[in-house]
Amino acid sequence: MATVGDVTVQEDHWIGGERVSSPATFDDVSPIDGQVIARVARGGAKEADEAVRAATKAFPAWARTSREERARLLHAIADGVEKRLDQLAIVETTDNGALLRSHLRGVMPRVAHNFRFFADWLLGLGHDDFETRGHRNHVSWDPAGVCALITPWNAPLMLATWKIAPALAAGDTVVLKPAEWSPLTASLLAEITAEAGLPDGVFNVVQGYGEEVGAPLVAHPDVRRISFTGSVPTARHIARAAAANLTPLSLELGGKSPLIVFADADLDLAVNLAVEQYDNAGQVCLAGTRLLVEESVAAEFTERFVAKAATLRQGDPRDLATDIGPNIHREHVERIDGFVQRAIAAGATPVIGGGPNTDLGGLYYRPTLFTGAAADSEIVNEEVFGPVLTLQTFRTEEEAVEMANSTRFGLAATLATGSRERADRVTERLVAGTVWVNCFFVRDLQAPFGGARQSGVGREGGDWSFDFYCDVKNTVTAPGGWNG
Ligand SMILES: NC(=O)C1=CN([C@@H]2O[C@H](COP(=O)(O)OP(=O)(O)OC[C@H]3O[C@@H](n4cnc5c(N)ncnc54)[C@H](O)[C@@H]3O)[C@@H](O)[C@H]2O)C=CC1
Ligand SMILES: O=C(O)/C=C/C=C(\O)C(=O)O
Repeated sequence: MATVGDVTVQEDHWIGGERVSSPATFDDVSPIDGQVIARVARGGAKEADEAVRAATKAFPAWARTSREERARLLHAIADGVEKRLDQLAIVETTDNGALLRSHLRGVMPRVAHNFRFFADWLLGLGHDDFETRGHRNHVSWDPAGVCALITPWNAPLMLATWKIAPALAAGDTVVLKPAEWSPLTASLLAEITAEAGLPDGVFNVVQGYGEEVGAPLVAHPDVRRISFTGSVPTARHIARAAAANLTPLSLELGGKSPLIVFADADLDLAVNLAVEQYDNAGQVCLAGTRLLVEESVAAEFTERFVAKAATLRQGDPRDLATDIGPNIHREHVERIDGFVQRAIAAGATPVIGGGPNTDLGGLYYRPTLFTGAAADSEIVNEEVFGPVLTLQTFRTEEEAVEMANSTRFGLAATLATGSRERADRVTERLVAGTVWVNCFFVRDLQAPFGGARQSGVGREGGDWSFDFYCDVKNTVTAPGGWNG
């Protein structure tokens, strides 16, 4: 048992409604000060199998539970999240270093909303009925079975509940494997589900390293769905495991999204949108990390951007006045710095930043903006997942679209323009799962969320989630032939 702030967090797995330990543990380190905050059970194939068995056992009864009862339980979980919002917020901040301010005001309320949204969506889920030559077609959404959910560290509970809530609403049972760098709120959620009255085995959590417990989980033959958010290399491992059993999978991966600023844009708005890309210390898959700015306004834009970025306060994420906290882990900071130093060596210029903020300790990376990076350079094409942006210029709309679509990713794109016609023309040609015009990060769970190209496979949100987590069935009934 660990104590984080004044919150008690269980470090064991949660399997079949019970705490289960493992012979080994791993150290969970806070990025705020490098202190070990928990010694977490380190699962492997045995724990993955136990959790899938527990979820398999719980499935038939949960699948038969009425929609109304499932929705009621999801709302009860949301109530529990809201009741423990402060605890969840401080534990998440201590564990992954993201801002307490954001967790209190935005992220944890969204966690509760995720459960409420999918509970209500379930109740509104139609039964599609239509006729074919007098025969009745009836489309229904049947629960699929056990879902293996593998989640990342950048928004641990928020991203996990995008998967957990629709899976439970659909009548599936769940085994969650949270990221080893930030596992603690998953453990708190397990308690909340039990307090809400969720039957044993419907929701399970196994902890540990991806290769040790995640890999056997996704390879398990009794898993009926795999949903993963994380990196492209891990997605390849998971897709290979899924292929062996032909398990349907949903992949939400990284991005290298463009933020395109046309000369006709409101430049103050464009600068604000650009500086927002440093949110969560740049650890957001949707971040528009490539600033593509029309040449005629590039100097003015850069000047205003630098002035605005200078106002950002970097420091302890528990301080509500902080704008940028630490990055998740020493290894990750080294990875970010590797990208930055290679970019400098390749001839790019850091207009701001360019290294760790040594005044604060090694895990705080200075917000960085590069100019002069070559179009085919690593820094322009690979996801850094840190507070590192590049600025490139373009002369024509055609060139802007070509640059925007030039990477192997296609998660999101943001446009700043004063012309509605231009917005329509450009949007139509962008390869991206989400396009924001003169705004950023406006999100609605009923909208499809996901990426094109190597940014993902499938979509989450609204009906897309139910289509994924259900076996959609069509029943065709002849008009006659009844006895009596
Ligand atoms: N939301 C996003 O799009 C995210 C993107 N990333 C990208 O990935 C990079 C590296 O971050 P990592 O933490 O290493 O991401 P990762 O993809 O390795 O980890 C994500 C999850 O996958 C699990 N995992 C790892 N190997 C596995 C395997 N063989 N089978 C099953 N599960 C496995 C991990 O334990 C974790 O829970 C980041 O720098 C960023 O570029 C990382 C996290 C989130
Ligand atoms: O908050 C959202 O709506 C989306 C968040 C997605 C990420 O932060 C991610 O996967 O990196």
